[in-house]
Amino acid sequence: MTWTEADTAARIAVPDAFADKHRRGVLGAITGSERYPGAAVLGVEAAHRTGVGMVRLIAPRRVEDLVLARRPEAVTGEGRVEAWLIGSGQDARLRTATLTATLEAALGSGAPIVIDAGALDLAADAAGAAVVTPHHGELVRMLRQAGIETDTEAVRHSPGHWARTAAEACGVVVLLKGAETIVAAVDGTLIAVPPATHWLATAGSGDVLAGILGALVATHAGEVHADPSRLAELAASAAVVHGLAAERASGGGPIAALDVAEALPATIAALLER
Ligand SMILES: NC(=O)C1=CN([C@@H]2O[C@H](COP(=O)(O)OP(=O)(O)OC[C@H]3O[C@@H](n4cnc5c(N)ncnc54)[C@H](OP(=O)(O)O)[C@@H]3O)[C@@H](O)[C@H]2O)[C@@H](O)CC1
Ligand SMILES: Nc1ncnc2c1ncn2[C@@H]1O[C@H](COP(=O)(O)OP(=O)(O)O)[C@@H](O)[C@H]1O
Repeated sequence: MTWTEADTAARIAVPDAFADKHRRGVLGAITGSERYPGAAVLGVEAAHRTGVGMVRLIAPRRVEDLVLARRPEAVTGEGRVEAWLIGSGQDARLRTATLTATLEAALGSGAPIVIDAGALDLAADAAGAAVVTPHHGELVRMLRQAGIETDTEAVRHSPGHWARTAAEACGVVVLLKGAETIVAAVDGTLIAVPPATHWLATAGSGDVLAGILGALVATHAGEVHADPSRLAELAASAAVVHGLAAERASGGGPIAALDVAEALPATIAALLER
């Protein structure tokens, strides 16, 4: 099955007269680190521009400061959230005990969770519906952790096979990034995403994708609780929105990741107008 723009437009939660920032969905983001603060900036920016009630950031002070300088709309510290985004801009090898405890609390909360980059090794601890967003190298690491040997060359050759293998082995939705992006549901169903511009192969564009997906999950958290299989559809929708925003930002030329995030509102408006 190939996910379409019409499928994607149907997964955008449009606020109505009864909407308020809490009812629309609050995304908790545990992202960024002293080493990679920019990833948190990119993800929080993308989540706001995809449309979400609020983003709560839990991060080191330097990360908070940089995120707030770009997006004063973000709130910091603990509080109620409907969904989580964790791991972007983190390195599992440098993880402190405090960060591990914070991540484990989010994973154990039962709220739907998007697991990226430096938290992928914790995916098995998710108590609720979970979607992981590895690139090829990260997928190889996840599979290895599950006792399955492969390499990036094999993943590049058969992304669908290896995404499905990881989804079934780890019990999570897998959004496998790369020149070809593919989503594998927990039951092994594959959803193909139309190819995006290759200008997306630039640092931080995956952090933007994670923020888009975080916003879509936070604004559909009730539906995901009722039917966890919806998570794969939201993952495919996030990848379509990401690809369309990249196309709009690029216009055939180079893009930086933040350009993709900035193109999100017009991209979503165009999708909804269809
Ligand atoms: N501005 C910021 O703050 C930014 C922060 N960022 C943050 O940086 C952290 C580290 O993330 P990372 O992806 O750079 O490094 P890592 O996970 O160690 O993997 C790298 C190794 O994997 C392999 N590899 C295979 N396929 C691959 C593929 N398709 N794409 C990429 N790699 C592929 C390849 O090895 P090779 O196969 O070539 O031997 C490569 O050497 C993470 O937290 C992220 O969020 C970034 O988002 C950038 C902007
Ligand atoms: N050649 C390519 N063509 C199109 N999209 C690509 C290509 N290479 C990477 N991408 C996309 O760019 C993003 C890169 O994400 P990721 O590898 O996590 O980078 P980063 O960690 O720097 O954010 C993903 O959405 C991926 O699908």
